[in-house]
Amino acid sequence: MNHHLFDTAPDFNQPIAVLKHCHDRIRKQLETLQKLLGHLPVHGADSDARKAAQAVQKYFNHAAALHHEDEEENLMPMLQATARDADAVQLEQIIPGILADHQQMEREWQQLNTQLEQIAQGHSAELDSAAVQRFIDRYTSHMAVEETNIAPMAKRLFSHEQMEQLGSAMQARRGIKPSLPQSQVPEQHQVPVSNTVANGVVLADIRLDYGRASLTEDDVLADPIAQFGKWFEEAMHAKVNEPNAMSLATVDTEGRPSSRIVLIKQYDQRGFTWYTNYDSQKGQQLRATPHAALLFFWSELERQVRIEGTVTKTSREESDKYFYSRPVKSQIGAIASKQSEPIANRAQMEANYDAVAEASGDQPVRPEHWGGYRLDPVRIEFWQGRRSRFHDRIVYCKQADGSWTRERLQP
Ligand SMILES: Cc1cc2nc3c(=O)[nH]c(=O)nc-3n(C[C@H](O)[C@H](O)[C@H](O)COP(=O)(O)O)c2cc1C
Ligand SMILES: Cc1ncc(COP(=O)(O)O)c(CN)c1O
Repeated sequence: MNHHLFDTAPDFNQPIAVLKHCHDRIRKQLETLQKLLGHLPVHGADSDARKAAQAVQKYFNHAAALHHEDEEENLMPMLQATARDADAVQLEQIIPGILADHQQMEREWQQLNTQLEQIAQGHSAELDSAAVQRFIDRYTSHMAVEETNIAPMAKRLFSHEQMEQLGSAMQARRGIKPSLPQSQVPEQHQVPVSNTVANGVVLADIRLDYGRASLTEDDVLADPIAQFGKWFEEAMHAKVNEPNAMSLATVDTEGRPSSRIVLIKQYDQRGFTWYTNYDSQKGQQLRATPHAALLFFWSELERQVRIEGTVTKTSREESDKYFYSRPVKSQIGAIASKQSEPIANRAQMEANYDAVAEASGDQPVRPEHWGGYRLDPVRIEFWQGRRSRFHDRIVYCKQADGSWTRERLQP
C-alpha cells in the first residue's frame, strides 16, 4: 500500500491537480464539521472541539475563497474562451449553477462561521445540524459536478501554455512568486506594472490557442481567388458572424494609414468589390493613393486572409446595378449622407434624410459620388491559426505575366 507521510500538494504547473487537491482538503474540513456535530452534545466546546472549529474556520475563511476565485476569474473564463460546439453548450448549462452555488455556499458559510466562532472561543456548543448538513451536501454535489465535467474538459482543451497561465494566476493569487530565478526574469518584468483588466480578466492574459485545422501547400488551390472562394464558402457554412465584413486600409498623402470595415459585395478574377461614398475619407485617400489592403478575420475558423492591391472604381453600370438593388431607404440614406463630414446633431441628419426622401419619392437616383471600388490583388495571404502560435501562412504573389507564385511564410 502506498502511504503518503505528508499531504503533498501538487505543483502549480498542474493547476487542475491543485484544484482537485483543494477539493480533497474541503472534503477533510467537511468531515471535521460532521464529526464536530457528534462531538459537541457529548463533550461540549472542549479543547478538541475548539481546535476543530478553528481549523474549519481557517480553511473556509481563506483557502476556500481563493479556490472559488481561481474558478471564477481564471478557470471558467479560460474555458469559456476556448470551448466550442458541444463543450461550449455544456459550459453554458453548467456555469450558471456553479456560480450560484458559490454564492449560496458563501451565505451558508457565514451562518456557520458565526456559530463556529462561538465554539472556537469556548462560549457555546451550539451548531445547527440542519445547516451543517445542507452545507456539506451542497459542497459535495458541487465538487462532483466540477470533477466530472469541468476538470476533464480543461484537461482535454487547455494547451500547455494555458495550463501555465492558469497555474501562474493561481500562484499570484496566493502571493507565490513564479519559480523563475530573478536573474532570468527580463528586466522589464521586474518592475511592477499595472494590468488592464476587463470584466475581471487581465487583458494580457487573454490567449486563445488555435488548433482547429492546418493549411499545407497541398491543401491550397493554385489560384488564390479560387482558394478565397473555398474559404469564403467554408466561412458561410460555419455561420461565421458577418463573413462578408472586411477591414479596408488606405493611406493619406503622407502615407499615414487608416482603416474601417466595409462589406464585400463581389469577388471574381477581376478582384474584390465593395460600395461606398467616393467623397468619404477613404474615397479621398483612394483618389490620391489607389493602393489598399483588405483583411478578413474569421475568428470561428481561426483564419485570416490578407489582400493587397490597386483600387479602381467599378463602372457606372455596375454601380447603378448595385445601388438600385439596395433597399430604397438605404438608397436614400446614401444620398442624404455626406459620408465622413461632420454634422451638428442627429436631428439634422434626420432632416436631411426626410428632405431627400421627399424629393426622390420611391425612385431615388444614384449620386455620382456613390459607387463601387474594386481591388485588383497583387498579394493574397491565407493564415490558419495553429497551436502555440506556430501558425500556417501561405502567400500568393502576382507576377508580371499574371501568374501567381506561392510560398509559405513563418508565423
Ligand atoms: C460591419 C460594417 C460594415 C460596413 N460596411 C460599409 C460599407 O460597405 N460601405 C461603407 O461605406 N461603409 C461601411 N461601414 C461603415 C465604415 O466602417 C465607415 O464608418 C464609413 O465607411 C466611413 O469611413 P471613412 O470615413 O474612413 O471613409 C461599415 C461598418 C461596419 C461596422
Ligand atoms: C455607410 C454604409 N454604406 C454601405 C454599407 C453596405 O451595406 P449594404 O449591404 O446596404 O449595401 C454599409 C453597411 N453597414 C454602411 O454602413
